[in-house]
Amino acid sequence: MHVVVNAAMSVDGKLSSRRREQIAISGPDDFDRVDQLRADSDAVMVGVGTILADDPSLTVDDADRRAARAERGDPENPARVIADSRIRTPPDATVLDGRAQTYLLVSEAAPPDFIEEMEDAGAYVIAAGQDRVDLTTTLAKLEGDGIDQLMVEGGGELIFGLLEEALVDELFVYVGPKVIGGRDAPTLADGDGFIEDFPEPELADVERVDDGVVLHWQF
Ligand SMILES: NC(=O)C1=CN([C@@H]2O[C@H](COP(=O)(O)OP(=O)(O)OC[C@H]3O[C@@H](n4cnc5c(N)ncnc54)[C@H](O)[C@@H]3O)[C@@H](O)[C@H]2O)C=CC1
Ligand SMILES: Nc1nc(O)c(N)c(N[C@@H]2O[C@H](COP(=O)(O)O)[C@@H](O)[C@H]2O)n1
Repeated sequence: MHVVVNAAMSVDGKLSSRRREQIAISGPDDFDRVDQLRADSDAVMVGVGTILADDPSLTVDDADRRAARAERGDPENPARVIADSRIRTPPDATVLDGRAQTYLLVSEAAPPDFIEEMEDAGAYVIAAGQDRVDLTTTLAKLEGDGIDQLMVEGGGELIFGLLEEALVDELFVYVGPKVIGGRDAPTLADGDGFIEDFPEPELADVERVDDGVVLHWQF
């Protein structure tokens, strides 16, 4: 599986404010670039923190891109993948609206009634890991289901979890013209943080987009 992380951050490295509400950091050209990345992916993944904060659709906006996917025999939209260790996905989340297949990755501590509720809401549930989703195992299961190209949109907890397990192949970061600040505002990689063996990606490209810049890193 090839894993591509994409996120937009402020000048000071924040994905959102301390209120964890969705903030438009990208401009129109960057949102279009993100839409193309989605269209090129078999699945788009976020953590449940992003579901609760943003209630995203994770679908492809552009009708021509959806048509091109259908023409090559793919579903119009990539599948959606939610990592949810502590069982917080609301059954009325937009990702459960039936517009694309939705996988819910949970830990083995997920109660059977929650799994049943999510399956009734249309999700395909994969459980691995004691108290926290085992990302290596669950991504391998997704690959077994035909997901070769996985795009991850955030947030910072999930991105750190993937980096910790050395699962990231490429990282696109849009740095937009805003300063957000705040010690409790989410950053690109949160979690416990590294204290040694820091991942050191190579800079593959830098492109000016809207009033900011896209950094392309390879691991
Ligand atoms: N600017 C941008 O490009 C984006 C911004 N955001 C922002 O990020 C914030 C949400 O981010 P976070 O609170 O960090 O939540 P998150 O979206 O990273 O989700 C964290 C959750 O993922 C689940 N998870 C399961 N297994 C995990 C593992 N092994 N490692 C890590 N997490 C695992 C856990 O239940 C954990 O609580 C919101 O404010 C949202 O607006 C989110 C996506 C993109
Ligand atoms: N690329 C990007 N730029 C920003 O400025 C953002 N705020 C985000 N946020 C993420 O975009 C997704 C929105 O999804 P839908 O358009 O509702 O499908 C979601 O993952 C946000 O957290 N991204």
